[in-house]
Amino acid sequence: MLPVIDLADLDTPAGRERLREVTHHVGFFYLDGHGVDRRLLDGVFSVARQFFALPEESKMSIAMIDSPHFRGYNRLGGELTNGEIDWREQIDIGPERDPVPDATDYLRLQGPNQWPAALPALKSTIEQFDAALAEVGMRLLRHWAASLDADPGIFDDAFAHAPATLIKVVRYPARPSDDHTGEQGVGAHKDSGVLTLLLLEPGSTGLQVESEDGSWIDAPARTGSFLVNIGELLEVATGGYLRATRHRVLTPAGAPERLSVPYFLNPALDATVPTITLPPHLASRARGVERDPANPLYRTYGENAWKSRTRAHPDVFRRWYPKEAGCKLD
Ligand SMILES: O=C(O)CCC(=O)C(=O)O
Ligand SMILES: [Fe+2]
Repeated sequence: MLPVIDLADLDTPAGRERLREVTHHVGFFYLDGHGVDRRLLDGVFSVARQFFALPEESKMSIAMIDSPHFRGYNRLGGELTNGEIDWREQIDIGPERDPVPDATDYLRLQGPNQWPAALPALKSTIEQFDAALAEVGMRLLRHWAASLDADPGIFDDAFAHAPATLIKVVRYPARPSDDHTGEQGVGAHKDSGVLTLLLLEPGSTGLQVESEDGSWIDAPARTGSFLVNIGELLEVATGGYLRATRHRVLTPAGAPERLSVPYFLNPALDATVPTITLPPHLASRARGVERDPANPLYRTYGENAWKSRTRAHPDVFRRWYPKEAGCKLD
C-alpha cells in the first residue's frame, strides 16, 4: 500500500524528513489530517454526478472545443494521452480571469471558464473547493521546501501572483464486460505542474502508480484522504530529488464507473520555478531530471502547460490555433 502522511505531523523535522523521503522514493501518498470539511467534498461529488447526468446537449453547451483557453467539457473520446483515446468524460476548470489581449503562446490559456446554465451549484461548489485545496497545497509546499533545507517560502512568489490551478471533474464510465476495445482510462503520464491533490470516491479502483522498480501498484481510494503526488516542476526544482511519478487509470472490460476530481496546483503561467540548492547529503542522491525526448520538461510553467494541453486536446488546438497546430501535429 502507498504511504499515509498526516499533515499535522509535518510540523516536526522528523515528519518533514518522512515527507521528503516518501516523495523521493514513491512520489505518491495518502494525505490525512488535511482539515477540509467532508461535507464540501461530498458536495463536490454530488454536483459532479448531477453534471454528468445532464442531457448530452446541456453538457455540450460548455464544450471545450468552444474555448480558446482549453476550458470546458469533453465527452468520452475527447482527450488523448500518449496519442491514445482516454475512456473518460470531464470538465476542465481554471482560474476565472479575463483573456490576455493579443496573447501569444501559453498566455492564451488564461481566460474565463464555461459554466453550465443548468447547474449553477457547480461554480459555487468548485470555488469553495479551490479555496480549501489551495491552502492545503501551499502548506505542503512550504513543508517540502523546509524538508530540503530551503527557505520555506521559496515557492511563494511563484504562486502568490496569479496561480494557474487546474481542476478536472472526471467520470470514467463503466466499461461493458463485452467491450474489449482497450483498457486505457487515462494513459500513463506525469502531471505537468507542481503538485496534485486527488479526490477519489470511496471504493473507487483502477488507478495505478509506477514504483521505482517499474512495476505498477494499485492506488485505491482511502476514505477521508487525498491522494497526493508531485508534478514535473517539483522534479525540475529539485534536480530530480523529488520524483514526479508516472501513473495511469485502467478501465478494462467490466470495470465499474469511477469519479475523480484532480486538483493541480500550478504557479503563474509565466512563473519560472526556482531551483533549490540541495544540501550535499541530498544533492548526492538526486537523480537528475528524467530526460524523455517525447516529453521535454520546461522550467516556465506555461510552457509545460501549453505542451500538455495542446497534446491532450488536438481538436481544440487545431480549431483556435490552426497555423501552429498545422506545424506541430501534421
Ligand atoms: O482519475 C484519476 O484517478 C487520476 C487522473 C489523473 O491522473 C489526471 O487526470 O492527471
Ligand atoms: Fe495525473
